[in-house]
Amino acid sequence: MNTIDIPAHVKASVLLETMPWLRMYSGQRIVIKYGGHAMTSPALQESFAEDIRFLHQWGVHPIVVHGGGPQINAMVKRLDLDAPFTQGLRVTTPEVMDVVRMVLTGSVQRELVSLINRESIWAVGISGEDGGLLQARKTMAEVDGRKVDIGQVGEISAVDPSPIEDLLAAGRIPIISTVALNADHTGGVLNVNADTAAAAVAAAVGAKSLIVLTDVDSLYRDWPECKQPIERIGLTDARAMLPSLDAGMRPKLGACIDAVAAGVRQATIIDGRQPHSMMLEIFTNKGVGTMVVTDDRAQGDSDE
Ligand SMILES: Nc1ncnc2c1ncn2[C@@H]1O[C@H](COP(=O)(O)OP(=O)(O)O)[C@@H](O)[C@H]1O
Ligand SMILES: CC(=O)N[C@@H](CCC(=O)OP(=O)(O)O)C(=O)O
Repeated sequence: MNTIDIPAHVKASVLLETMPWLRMYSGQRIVIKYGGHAMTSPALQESFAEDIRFLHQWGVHPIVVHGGGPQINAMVKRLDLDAPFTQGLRVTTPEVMDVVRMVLTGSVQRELVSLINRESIWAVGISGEDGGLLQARKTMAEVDGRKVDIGQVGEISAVDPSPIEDLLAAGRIPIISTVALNADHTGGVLNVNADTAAAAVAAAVGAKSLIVLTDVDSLYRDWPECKQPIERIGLTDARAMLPSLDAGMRPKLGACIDAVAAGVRQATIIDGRQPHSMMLEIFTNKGVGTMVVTDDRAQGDSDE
């Protein structure tokens, strides 16, 4: 870790600023969605792992739900397969499903676990398939008002949080890959959007907060001009914005809305390209990114 030569009183005030936040989050669950585009460099991955260890060390319970879209794309290309997106969802043939499973659970999850465990042994990887954690029903995409079959793609229908509870009770950090069991009990698996899965997990474990790391510094009201970043947005306003968003951001804001509507106190979209953006969001008064909250908290409230 870099130590920068800053005056002692500044260091002390930074440490003191973390106190109310540590009090607020100590003993609480925070679900962190780590998107494929936020895993762009080894240095960023290292700072992500440091933040996760820090949270755990201070008695917060981080639960990581990871994506891996770009990593799946790279493997699909290497294998000379075709897996385009329709309405933000990957068209998933049985062959592509094998690749999704191999990349998410066999590669991205393994790397995250080993990175976090480099200085500790707290992280344990599980797949949505394990212990019935994520169950999904096959879904269709809607194009021009028509339902289109996009293969083995699912929408979360149930979350059984007990595998996560077991790990938390044992002092572990769960690292979850978003491959889901098909709820039709045929033993098959479905590919689910990782943002949506993270929201369902956050709701099921009673998380205090959902943090979604991505590759943009904020949600913008005027995308792609980017002159109007949104710091905080209430559910009604967020729902009204949803249909106008591009495919990448739509599931993210949708996930934040679902999580907050299900009782998660706040859901924040932050820039995973900034080192330690997670720490800044959780432990500083200003925070970073775009926070989705219930309407009554949209103007800010006294405990933050
Ligand atoms: N209103 C908006 N504000 C910010 N970003 C937006 C907006 N609409 C669409 N986007 C796009 O959504 C992208 C994030 O989604 P995505 O690429 O799927 O990320 P990830 O891989 O992290 O899940 C941003 O990089 C940006 O290009
Ligand atoms: C159905 C569907 O589209 N699933 C995604 C799952 C991974 C994901 O969501 O990864 P990011 O968070 O990095 O985008 C996919 O196959 O790419």
